[in-house]
Amino acid sequence: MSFFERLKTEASVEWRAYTEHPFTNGLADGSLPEAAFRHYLVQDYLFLIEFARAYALAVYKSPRLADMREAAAGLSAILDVEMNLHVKLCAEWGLSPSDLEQAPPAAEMLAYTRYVLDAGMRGDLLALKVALAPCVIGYAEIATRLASRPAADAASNAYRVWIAEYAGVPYQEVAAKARTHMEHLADLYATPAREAELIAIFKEATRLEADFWEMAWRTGQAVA
Ligand SMILES: Cc1ncc(CO)c(N)n1
Repeated sequence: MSFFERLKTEASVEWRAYTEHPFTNGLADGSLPEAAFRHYLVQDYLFLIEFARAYALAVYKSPRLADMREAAAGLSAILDVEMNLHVKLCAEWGLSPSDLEQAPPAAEMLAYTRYVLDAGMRGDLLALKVALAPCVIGYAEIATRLASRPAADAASNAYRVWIAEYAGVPYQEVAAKARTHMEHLADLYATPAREAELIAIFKEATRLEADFWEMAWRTGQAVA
């Protein structure tokens, strides 16, 4: 079993709660209340700014030049590609990038990003990549599952652009590379004695991902 498969198996309860959260099913069939999606997307913009910082930390934590290039590519994928989706979708609500940047940060967004940054700050590059894995690799898995649903790309589904972005080849390639790189780091640095620590990091980051959906999901319930 690969390192990533072992992490997922150890965190299977948390992984299911995250990847099969009702919010994701609401995206697939278009039934998610718009208020929930909007709250999510604004907080996700702030999240991505902090994640870009985590990738910058990964540049710093890189033992080798090849690791550094990998982290720099991750940083660029966020700043130059992924955030454009948020800017484009939020413009439809009349929100500018500076409105987004000035939005009040939610506790769940802060909890998750602080956790990842701290795991990376006190740990090595592998610990940081394990903390980032539920995000990068998880979204690729979620979007692939959602895209297989018939309603996912219906013209009536307001969330089809979001699904197509994460299910699309460029994002899937970023996620596949992140996974391969993490496996490589695990071969080099994951000893049996460290496995429990790495599993704990993966579990916690996965739980914080589910909390992120839950935060936005609650907004939708409050309005509905
Ligand atoms: C909360 C969250 N997790 C993962 C991703 C994928 O980059 C994202 N944009 N937001």
